Amino acid sequence: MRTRIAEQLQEHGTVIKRLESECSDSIARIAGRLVETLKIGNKLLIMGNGGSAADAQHFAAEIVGRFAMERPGLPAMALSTDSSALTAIGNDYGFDRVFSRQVEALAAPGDALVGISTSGNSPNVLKALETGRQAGCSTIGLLGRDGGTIAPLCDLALIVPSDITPRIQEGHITVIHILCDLIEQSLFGSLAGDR
Ligand SMILES: O=C(CO)[C@@H](O)[C@H](O)[C@H](O)[C@H](O)COP(=O)(O)O
Ligand SMILES: [Zn+2]
Repeated sequence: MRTRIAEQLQEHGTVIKRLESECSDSIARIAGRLVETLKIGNKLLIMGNGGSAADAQHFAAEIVGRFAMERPGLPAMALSTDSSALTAIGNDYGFDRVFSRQVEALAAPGDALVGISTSGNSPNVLKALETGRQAGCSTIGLLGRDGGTIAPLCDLALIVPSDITPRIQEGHITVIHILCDLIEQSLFGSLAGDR
């Protein structure tokens, strides 16, 4: 048992170290796009399945509420939280459309869609990014493995350097917290005025 604990903690540490050495530029580019989106009054629509649905609502809550500083609320929504919309759309049109239908209904040009998928292959996230792109939204992926079929649909993608789903999810939540910090600090704090 001790060995399994140690192995998983070591894998986690390796992923976090590789995020710093290999992905800091991608994180900065994504933060810059999200800051620009919010600065001009557009919103963030965030989605994923399973653990990534939880990440989507965690991210939206930090943006609407607050992350670490007192500041005005900002517009963000997770597309995985409305059980009536999810069951109605899933039942009537198919699970592949649960996010894309909400994008059709809610997205405006200039909004940013954030798709979270460890495999990069969830069809409902893929369809939503396709729909958003056609509607003039930015498409951003928090992905894993080789980025899957979703990566080519993303204007900007962060691919966590791992093939292990839980380690990729741990990378995603770490990056989400960093993005929340950069958004707050860029709009209201020590990075305001930086380009
Ligand atoms: O949290 C976990 C596994 O750690 C699961 O709930 C996982 O999120 C689900 O299997 C998802 O359906 C996987 O989707 P994706 O990350 O490949 O897009
Ligand atoms: Zn999980």
